[in-house]
Amino acid sequence: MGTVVDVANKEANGSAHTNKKVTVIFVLGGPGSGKGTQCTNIVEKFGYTHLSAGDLLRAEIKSGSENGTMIQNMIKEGKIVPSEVTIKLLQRAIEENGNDKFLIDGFPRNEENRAAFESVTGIEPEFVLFFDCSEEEMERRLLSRNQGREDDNIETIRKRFNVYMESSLPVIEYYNSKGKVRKIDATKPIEEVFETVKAIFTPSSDKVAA
Ligand SMILES: Nc1ncnc2c1ncn2[C@@H]1O[C@H](COP(=O)(O)OP(=O)(O)O)[C@@H](O)[C@H]1O
Ligand SMILES: Nc1ccn([C@@H]2O[C@H](COP(=O)(O)OP(=O)(O)O)[C@@H](O)[C@H]2O)c(=O)n1
Ligand SMILES: [Mg+2]
Repeated sequence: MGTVVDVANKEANGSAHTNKKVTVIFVLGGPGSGKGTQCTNIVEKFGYTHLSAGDLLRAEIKSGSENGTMIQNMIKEGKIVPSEVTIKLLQRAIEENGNDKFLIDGFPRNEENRAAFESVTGIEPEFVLFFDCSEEEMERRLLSRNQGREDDNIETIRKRFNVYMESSLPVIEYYNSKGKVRKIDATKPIEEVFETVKAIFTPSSDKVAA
């Protein structure tokens, strides 16, 4: 499985391309639903490379990029950064990595993200992991995350929840209508959520009969 894509080769003449066959899984769910936490577990157990759109954007701010101030302002307001910026970061990360299977965490977050990624990269996700969690629980987790993030305050959290409901849920609905969503009850403790995740990643032929 996987999608064969023309990944632009960074050679000087810019014309060479490599056909890199990649498998991509989108990891979606509201802010604080546990996407990053479970991605770390999946990386360890199944050998994927974890690409968090939010982490890539935060690294771009730190690097002093010309887009840094714009990205910082949008994150502070809980808004979604134009897909052009985020896709460039994701594409670069995929190209630079020797691995051929990726968890893309927190992307696509709106219809623009989704459509642009598909047309620019030609990549279709294998499936979409959807961490379904109550807003009450997500709020509790974000307020005690303690990673020093500028957007983990109650005012920005409320804005992020609104953006999630209005812009991100429709993307999950879109993939659901294509039969690609694997929905997980993410309100449970970390270990229990990972049990469900593992069952999704383990081919049925490898599963031991109960
Ligand atoms: N199943 C869970 N139960 C309780 N706390 C969790 C769970 N999953 C993650 N957390 C905690 O909640 C916070 C948000 O998790 P994180 O993985 O960063 O979520 P996301 O990337 O979806 O925003 C972190 O502090 C994390 O340790
Ligand atoms: N595809 C994306 C992902 C994140 N972001 C921005 O980055 C912020 C943090 O995203 P994140 O995925 O790290 O947040 P969590 O869901 O992990 O809490 C979002 O609220 C957006 O402002 C974006 O603009 N576009
Ligand atoms: Mg995260």
